[in-house]
Amino acid sequence: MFRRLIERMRGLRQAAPYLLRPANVDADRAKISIAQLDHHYSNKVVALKDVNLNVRSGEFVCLLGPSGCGKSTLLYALAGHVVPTGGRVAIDGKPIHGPGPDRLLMFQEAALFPWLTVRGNITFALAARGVPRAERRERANAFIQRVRLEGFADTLPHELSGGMKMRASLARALAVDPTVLLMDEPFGALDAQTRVHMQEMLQAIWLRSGKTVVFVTHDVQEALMLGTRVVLMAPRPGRVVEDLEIHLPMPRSLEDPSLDAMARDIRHRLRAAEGHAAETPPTEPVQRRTRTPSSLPRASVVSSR
Ligand SMILES: Nc1ncnc2c1ncn2[C@@H]1O[C@H](COP(=O)(O)OP(=O)(O)OP(=O)(O)O)[C@@H](O)[C@H]1O
Repeated sequence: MFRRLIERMRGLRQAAPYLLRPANVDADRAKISIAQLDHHYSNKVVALKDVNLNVRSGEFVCLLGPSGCGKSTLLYALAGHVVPTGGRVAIDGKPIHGPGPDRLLMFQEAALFPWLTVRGNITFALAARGVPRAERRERANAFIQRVRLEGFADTLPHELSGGMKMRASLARALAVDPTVLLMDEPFGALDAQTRVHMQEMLQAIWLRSGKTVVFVTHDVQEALMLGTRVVLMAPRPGRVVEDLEIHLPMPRSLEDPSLDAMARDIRHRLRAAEGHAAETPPTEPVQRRTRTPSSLPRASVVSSR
């Protein structure tokens, strides 16, 4: 009896159902609306099947799932770099027909121009977006400060650490001011400690900026640390299996025990979606891996002009 009570309490902690609730966003009010999206690659792989997803303005949505479940394909369809074989993707009600200045895609590689300083990389991107020369330097400085790279504005990329390069890349992305930021495992190549710093910084910046962010990750903790929502995906065919709102106050901390409980719950749901539902929720961490998108330009910030 006593043992059963303990097991039940443990189960409740693991499920943390009150912190994860199904999302329900009306397409009419969505910043991003994705309806009945399908994508088949030429090799007949069904990367996406009947994906429906609505994202409100200012949300931070994490796409989470195992390798091959179509996370990147979905992100690239939003960026306009993949033309889906079926369905609709719209931003502010307007269908996407290709890349546009309202969206910006970031990858795992910082992809700074090596011959330009941190500030030079940012002012170059601003010039490409048509920002008047007189404004560029000031705007670059403001974002350099926001990512705490003061003192490195005149430094070349090869003199920066991996985390600093990513901060410079983030400053460049924010400086051009897209309304939607699309991030494909941007911190996947960083060491664990730098990764946590980057997550904390991104969260602080996002809380101030109110940008709409769609963020791809394999890492359950990362999704729960950053997201207002987590969209669980499964492969073969790539599809959305659950769309959950995360009801945890921000700023969040990885030390928060509720985050651990939610992570166990999410891993269990992902396994169940793949048809490997275990008796007890799994506890092993999701493996990281280095990503190099081969089918896309090797740039961290792809200007969508
Ligand atoms: N250019 C391509 N041509 C053919 N098949 C592709 C192409 N890009 C992706 N695929 C296939 O489509 C499926 C979805 O790939 P996608 O990269 O979107 O998944 P993912 O969830 O982002 O995976 P990962 O986390 O490993 O990057 C996979 O089976 C993949 O092999």
